[in-house]
Amino acid sequence: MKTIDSQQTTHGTEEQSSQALTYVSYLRLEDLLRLQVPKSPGPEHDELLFIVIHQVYELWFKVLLHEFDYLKTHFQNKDNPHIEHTANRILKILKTVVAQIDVLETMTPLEFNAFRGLLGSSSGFQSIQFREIEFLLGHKRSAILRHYPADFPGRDRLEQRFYAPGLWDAFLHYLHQNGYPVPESLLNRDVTQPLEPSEELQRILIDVYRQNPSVQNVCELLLDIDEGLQEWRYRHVKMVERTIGSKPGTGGSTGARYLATTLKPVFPDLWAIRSSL
Ligand code: HEM
Ligand SMILES: N[C@@H](CC(=O)c1ccccc1NC=O)C(=O)O
Repeated sequence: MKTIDSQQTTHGTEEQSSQALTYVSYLRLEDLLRLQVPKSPGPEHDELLFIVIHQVYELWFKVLLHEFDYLKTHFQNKDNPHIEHTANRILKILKTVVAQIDVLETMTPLEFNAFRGLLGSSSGFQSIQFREIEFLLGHKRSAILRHYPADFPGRDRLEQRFYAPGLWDAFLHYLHQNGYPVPESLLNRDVTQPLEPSEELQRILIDVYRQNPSVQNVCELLLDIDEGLQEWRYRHVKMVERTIGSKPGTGGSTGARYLATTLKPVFPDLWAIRSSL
């Protein structure tokens, strides 16, 4: 079976052209710049920005998943320098994707309404890669899988993510490998279940923070990642409020009201210990 990575990335080895490699051919720019196809006749001025922003997001999501998978292997190898290096890169990307919201927020409600009706029932809710990131971070919900019919493009990747251990599972094994008495029930947990806070683990983490600066640093980077995702969710819901107010979403949800319920941390234990430090 192909790995997640090889499904997503086409390797160009089959293209042994006699032409010299150029900027345009290496980056496949002719393909890339053909992919922005507005629905609005005219077309409406802001639809190009709307399409490009989302395409850029999906490209960053692809890189994030690639880096998160790398981070998991660094945890398996107990490789602190590389854990820090990759986590820092992920954090810079998260900052970048949060900052991009500023650009889309220059679109006024009327500018969006000029083509919103043409979006039908399509919605960011359907982003497979965003759900993959959520699953990788332990935010597992089998109900999400049921939103996608069996033949939905990328559903197989999402399903693989659902059944695979996530970043937190890799971290628990890393703690165990570093000599911490992580309970068997956590090491062998059913990885298809959402992460639940654990008081036993919190006691271990408190010990880490008091005694082990290098593992503490790793925990702080995981907390930064959690905070980064929450920042994106917060900025997204504010963008939604200012653009469509309290209207229902195209994806069938209550819109901003639904999104406000998603502003939760992914690694609750790392937040819970703060009051005991
Ligand atoms: C004018 C800009 C935007 C508006 C008004 C908007 C609106 C919404 C709404 C109302 C939802 C709830 C689902 C629904 O019923 O449709 C949603 C979900 C979502 N949107 Fe957007 N969105 C915007 C831009 C973006 C951008 C730039 C992205 C980047 C990929 C994005 C990604 C998502 C994702 C991932 C969800 C699912 C969130 C979850 O279920 O936790 N949205 N959006
Ligand atoms: N859900 C948005 C529409 C929207 O923003 C959207 C539509 C298609 C593809 C991506 C989108 N971005 C985020 O949801 C709305 O209700 O207006």
